[in-house]
Amino acid sequence: MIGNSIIKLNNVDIFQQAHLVLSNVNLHIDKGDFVWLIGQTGSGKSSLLKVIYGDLGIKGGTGHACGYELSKLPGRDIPYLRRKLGIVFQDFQLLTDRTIEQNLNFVMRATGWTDKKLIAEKALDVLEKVGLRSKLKKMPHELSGGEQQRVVIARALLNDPEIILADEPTGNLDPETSEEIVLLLKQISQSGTAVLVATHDYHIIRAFPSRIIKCENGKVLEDVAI
Ligand SMILES: Nc1ncnc2c1ncn2[C@@H]1O[C@H](COP(=O)(O)OP(=O)(O)OP(=O)(O)O)[C@@H](O)[C@H]1O
Repeated sequence: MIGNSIIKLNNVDIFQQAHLVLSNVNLHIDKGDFVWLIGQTGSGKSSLLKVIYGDLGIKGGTGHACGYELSKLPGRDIPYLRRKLGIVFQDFQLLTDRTIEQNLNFVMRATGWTDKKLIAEKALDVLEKVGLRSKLKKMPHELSGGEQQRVVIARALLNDPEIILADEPTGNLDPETSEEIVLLLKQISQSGTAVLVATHDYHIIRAFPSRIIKCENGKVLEDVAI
Protein backbone atom coordinates (compact mmCIF):
# COMPACT_ATOMS: atom_id res chain seq x y z
CA MET A 1 0.00 0.00 0.00
CA ILE A 2 1.24 3.50 -0.82
CA GLY A 3 -0.65 5.86 1.49
CA ASN A 4 -4.24 4.74 1.03
CA SER A 5 -3.66 3.72 -2.59
CA ILE A 6 -3.98 -0.02 -3.27
CA ILE A 7 -4.10 0.00 -7.09
CA LYS A 8 -2.97 2.81 -9.33
CA LEU A 9 -2.57 2.59 -13.10
CA ASN A 10 -1.41 5.62 -15.09
CA ASN A 11 -1.72 5.57 -18.90
CA VAL A 12 -1.15 1.83 -19.01
CA ASP A 13 -1.45 -0.28 -22.18
CA ILE A 14 -2.52 -3.91 -21.75
CA PHE A 15 -1.70 -6.48 -24.44
CA GLN A 16 -2.62 -10.14 -24.92
CA GLN A 17 0.22 -11.33 -27.18
CA ALA A 18 0.38 -8.72 -29.97
CA HIS A 19 -3.24 -7.64 -29.46
CA LEU A 20 -3.78 -4.33 -27.66
CA VAL A 21 -6.75 -5.14 -25.39
CA LEU A 22 -6.97 -1.93 -23.33
CA SER A 23 -5.11 1.31 -23.98
CA ASN A 24 -4.30 4.31 -21.85
CA VAL A 25 -5.84 2.80 -18.73
CA ASN A 26 -6.12 5.04 -15.69
CA LEU A 27 -7.45 3.45 -12.57
CA HIS A 28 -7.18 4.05 -8.87
CA ILE A 29 -8.53 1.92 -6.05
CA ASP A 30 -8.01 2.99 -2.47
CA LYS A 31 -8.22 1.24 0.89
CA GLY A 32 -11.78 0.12 1.61
CA ASP A 33 -13.18 0.93 -1.87
CA PHE A 34 -15.88 -1.30 -3.34
CA VAL A 35 -15.81 -1.22 -7.15
CA TRP A 36 -17.86 -3.04 -9.78
CA LEU A 37 -16.11 -4.03 -13.05
CA ILE A 38 -18.39 -4.55 -16.03
CA GLY A 39 -18.02 -5.01 -19.78
CA GLN A 40 -19.04 -7.42 -22.50
CA THR A 41 -17.38 -10.77 -23.00
CA GLY A 42 -13.95 -10.18 -24.51
CA SER A 43 -13.85 -6.51 -23.52
CA GLY A 44 -10.79 -7.01 -21.30
CA LYS A 45 -12.02 -7.48 -17.71
CA SER A 46 -9.94 -10.62 -17.12
CA SER A 47 -6.92 -8.97 -18.73
CA LEU A 48 -7.26 -6.02 -16.34
CA LEU A 49 -7.51 -8.37 -13.35
CA LYS A 50 -4.47 -10.29 -14.64
CA VAL A 51 -2.43 -7.10 -14.66
CA ILE A 52 -3.41 -6.47 -11.05
CA TYR A 53 -2.38 -9.94 -9.89
CA GLY A 54 0.83 -9.92 -11.87
CA ASP A 55 -0.12 -12.50 -14.50
CA LEU A 56 0.13 -10.04 -17.38
CA GLY A 57 2.74 -7.32 -17.72
CA ILE A 58 1.99 -3.71 -18.61
CA LYS A 59 3.43 -1.88 -21.58
CA GLY A 60 3.62 1.87 -21.51
CA GLY A 61 2.56 3.85 -18.49
CA THR A 62 3.20 3.05 -14.86
CA GLY A 63 1.30 1.29 -12.14
CA HIS A 64 1.44 -0.28 -8.74
CA ALA A 65 -0.60 -2.92 -6.95
CA CYS A 66 -0.31 -3.36 -3.18
CA GLY A 67 3.01 -1.54 -3.15
CA TYR A 68 4.55 -3.49 -6.06
CA GLU A 69 5.66 -1.61 -9.17
CA LEU A 70 3.94 -3.38 -12.07
CA SER A 71 6.16 -2.13 -14.89
CA LYS A 72 9.20 -3.85 -13.40
CA LEU A 73 7.76 -6.71 -11.37
CA PRO A 74 10.37 -9.48 -11.09
CA GLY A 75 8.93 -13.02 -11.24
CA ARG A 76 10.23 -13.72 -7.74
CA ASP A 77 8.00 -10.95 -6.32
CA ILE A 78 4.77 -12.35 -7.80
CA PRO A 79 4.08 -14.81 -4.91
CA TYR A 80 4.46 -11.89 -2.45
CA LEU A 81 2.12 -9.67 -4.45
CA ARG A 82 -0.40 -12.55 -4.53
CA ARG A 83 -0.36 -12.78 -0.73
CA LYS A 84 -1.61 -9.22 -0.59
CA LEU A 85 -4.48 -10.07 -2.91
CA GLY A 86 -7.45 -12.27 -2.08
CA ILE A 87 -8.64 -14.07 -5.21
CA VAL A 88 -12.23 -15.28 -5.60
CA PHE A 89 -12.46 -16.76 -9.09
CA GLN A 90 -14.78 -19.38 -10.58
CA ASP A 91 -11.88 -21.60 -11.60
CA PHE A 92 -10.26 -21.48 -8.18
CA GLN A 93 -12.68 -23.57 -6.16
CA LEU A 94 -12.24 -25.67 -3.02
CA LEU A 95 -10.34 -28.94 -3.07
CA THR A 96 -13.14 -31.51 -2.92
CA ASP A 97 -11.18 -34.30 -1.24
CA ARG A 98 -10.51 -32.52 2.05
CA THR A 99 -12.34 -30.69 4.80
CA ILE A 100 -12.83 -26.95 5.01
CA GLU A 101 -10.14 -26.82 7.69
CA GLN A 102 -7.72 -28.78 5.48
CA ASN A 103 -8.50 -26.49 2.53
CA LEU A 104 -7.60 -23.46 4.62
CA ASN A 105 -4.51 -25.11 6.12
CA PHE A 106 -3.32 -26.09 2.64
CA VAL A 107 -3.27 -22.44 1.53
CA MET A 108 -1.63 -21.23 4.72
CA ARG A 109 1.15 -23.82 4.47
CA ALA A 110 1.66 -22.97 0.79
CA THR A 111 2.07 -19.32 1.72
CA GLY A 112 4.61 -19.81 4.45
CA TRP A 113 2.63 -20.40 7.65
CA THR A 114 4.27 -22.98 9.95
CA ASP A 115 2.96 -22.44 13.50
CA LYS A 116 0.17 -24.98 14.11
CA LYS A 117 -1.52 -22.89 16.78
CA LEU A 118 -1.59 -19.77 14.60
CA ILE A 119 -2.87 -21.82 11.65
CA ALA A 120 -5.71 -23.25 13.74
CA GLU A 121 -6.62 -19.81 15.11
CA LYS A 122 -6.56 -18.15 11.69
CA ALA A 123 -8.81 -20.82 10.14
CA LEU A 124 -11.43 -20.15 12.81
CA ASP A 125 -10.95 -16.40 12.52
CA VAL A 126 -11.67 -16.27 8.76
CA LEU A 127 -14.59 -18.70 9.05
CA GLU A 128 -16.02 -16.52 11.80
CA LYS A 129 -15.83 -13.52 9.44
CA VAL A 130 -18.00 -15.33 6.87
CA GLY A 131 -20.36 -16.81 9.47
CA LEU A 132 -19.28 -20.45 9.04
CA ARG A 133 -17.25 -21.26 12.13
CA SER A 134 -19.29 -24.40 12.73
CA LYS A 135 -18.37 -25.88 9.32
CA LEU A 136 -14.65 -26.34 10.04
CA LYS A 137 -14.73 -30.14 9.86
CA LYS A 138 -17.18 -30.45 6.95
CA MET A 139 -16.35 -31.56 3.44
CA PRO A 140 -17.13 -29.08 0.62
CA HIS A 141 -19.96 -31.28 -0.73
CA GLU A 142 -21.71 -31.01 2.66
CA LEU A 143 -22.07 -27.25 2.12
CA SER A 144 -24.50 -25.35 -0.12
CA GLY A 145 -23.18 -23.40 -3.11
CA GLY A 146 -23.47 -20.14 -1.19
CA GLU A 147 -21.65 -21.60 1.81
CA GLN A 148 -18.89 -22.91 -0.44
CA GLN A 149 -18.51 -19.44 -1.93
CA ARG A 150 -18.27 -18.02 1.61
CA VAL A 151 -15.46 -20.47 2.34
CA VAL A 152 -13.72 -19.34 -0.86
CA ILE A 153 -13.99 -15.78 0.46
CA ALA A 154 -12.71 -16.91 3.87
CA ARG A 155 -9.75 -18.54 2.13
CA ALA A 156 -9.09 -15.28 0.27
CA LEU A 157 -8.89 -13.48 3.63
CA LEU A 158 -6.22 -15.77 5.13
CA ASN A 159 -3.27 -13.49 4.46
CA ASP A 160 -5.13 -10.27 5.41
CA PRO A 161 -5.13 -8.98 1.81
CA GLU A 162 -5.25 -5.32 0.88
CA ILE A 163 -7.75 -6.08 -1.88
CA ILE A 164 -10.09 -8.89 -2.89
CA LEU A 165 -10.42 -9.54 -6.63
CA ALA A 166 -13.64 -11.39 -7.42
CA ASP A 167 -14.51 -12.61 -10.93
CA GLU A 168 -18.22 -13.46 -11.24
CA PRO A 169 -18.47 -14.51 -7.58
CA THR A 170 -22.23 -14.95 -7.85
CA GLY A 171 -22.20 -16.68 -11.26
CA ASN A 172 -23.57 -20.02 -10.03
CA LEU A 173 -25.81 -18.75 -7.23
CA ASP A 174 -29.52 -17.98 -6.95
CA PRO A 175 -30.52 -14.31 -6.55
CA GLU A 176 -31.00 -14.42 -2.78
CA THR A 177 -27.71 -16.19 -2.13
CA SER A 178 -26.00 -13.78 -4.55
CA GLU A 179 -27.19 -10.85 -2.47
CA GLU A 180 -25.82 -12.48 0.70
CA ILE A 181 -22.42 -12.94 -0.94
CA VAL A 182 -22.29 -9.34 -2.16
CA LEU A 183 -23.40 -8.11 1.26
CA LEU A 184 -20.49 -10.04 2.76
CA LEU A 185 -18.06 -8.50 0.24
CA LYS A 186 -19.47 -5.05 1.06
CA GLN A 187 -18.91 -5.66 4.77
CA ILE A 188 -15.34 -6.75 4.04
CA SER A 189 -14.73 -3.50 2.14
CA GLN A 190 -16.16 -1.51 5.05
CA SER A 191 -13.60 -3.12 7.33
CA GLY A 192 -10.82 -1.68 5.13
CA THR A 193 -10.03 -4.32 2.50
CA ALA A 194 -10.72 -2.97 -1.00
CA VAL A 195 -12.97 -5.15 -3.20
CA LEU A 196 -13.09 -5.26 -7.02
CA VAL A 197 -15.89 -7.42 -8.45
CA ALA A 198 -16.23 -8.32 -12.15
CA THR A 199 -19.79 -9.24 -13.02
CA HIS A 200 -22.38 -9.38 -15.79
CA ASP A 201 -25.20 -9.28 -13.23
CA TYR A 202 -26.76 -5.81 -13.47
CA HIS A 203 -29.51 -6.84 -11.07
CA ILE A 204 -27.01 -7.30 -8.26
CA ILE A 205 -25.26 -4.03 -9.15
CA ARG A 206 -28.56 -2.19 -8.83
CA ALA A 207 -29.19 -3.88 -5.48
CA PHE A 208 -25.79 -2.69 -4.20
CA PRO A 209 -25.03 0.66 -5.88
CA SER A 210 -21.35 1.51 -5.87
CA ARG A 211 -18.67 2.88 -8.16
CA ILE A 212 -18.69 1.17 -11.58
CA ILE A 213 -15.83 0.91 -14.06
CA LYS A 214 -16.39 -0.50 -17.53
CA CYS A 215 -14.19 -2.07 -20.21
CA GLU A 216 -15.49 -0.90 -23.56
CA ASN A 217 -13.96 -0.39 -27.01
CA GLY A 218 -10.42 -0.87 -25.74
CA LYS A 219 -10.77 1.62 -22.88
CA VAL A 220 -11.53 1.53 -19.16
CA LEU A 221 -14.31 4.00 -18.45
CA GLU A 222 -14.58 5.41 -14.93
CA ASP A 223 -17.72 6.09 -12.95
CA VAL A 224 -20.24 4.83 -15.50
CA ALA A 225 -23.96 4.54 -14.84
CA ILE A 226 -26.02 1.49 -15.81
N1 LIG B 1 -4.01 -15.68 -23.80
C1 LIG B 1 -4.50 -14.90 -24.76
N2 LIG B 1 -3.90 -14.77 -25.95
C2 LIG B 1 -4.36 -13.96 -26.90
N3 LIG B 1 -5.47 -13.23 -26.78
C3 LIG B 1 -6.15 -13.31 -25.65
C4 LIG B 1 -5.71 -14.14 -24.57
N4 LIG B 1 -6.59 -14.01 -23.53
C5 LIG B 1 -7.53 -13.13 -23.96
N5 LIG B 1 -7.27 -12.71 -25.22
C6 LIG B 1 -8.07 -11.74 -25.97
O1 LIG B 1 -8.06 -10.51 -25.28
C7 LIG B 1 -9.35 -9.88 -25.32
C8 LIG B 1 -9.86 -9.62 -23.91
O2 LIG B 1 -10.08 -10.86 -23.25
P1 LIG B 1 -10.51 -10.93 -21.70
O3 LIG B 1 -10.45 -12.37 -21.34
O4 LIG B 1 -9.69 -9.98 -20.92
O5 LIG B 1 -12.02 -10.43 -21.78
P2 LIG B 1 -13.16 -10.46 -20.66
O6 LIG B 1 -13.79 -9.12 -20.68
O7 LIG B 1 -12.58 -10.91 -19.36
O8 LIG B 1 -14.16 -11.55 -21.19
P3 LIG B 1 -15.16 -12.53 -20.34
O9 LIG B 1 -16.24 -11.68 -19.78
O10 LIG B 1 -15.63 -13.47 -21.39
O11 LIG B 1 -14.32 -13.22 -19.30
C9 LIG B 1 -10.24 -10.82 -26.13
O12 LIG B 1 -10.27 -10.33 -27.46
C10 LIG B 1 -9.54 -12.14 -26.06
O13 LIG B 1 -9.78 -12.89 -27.22
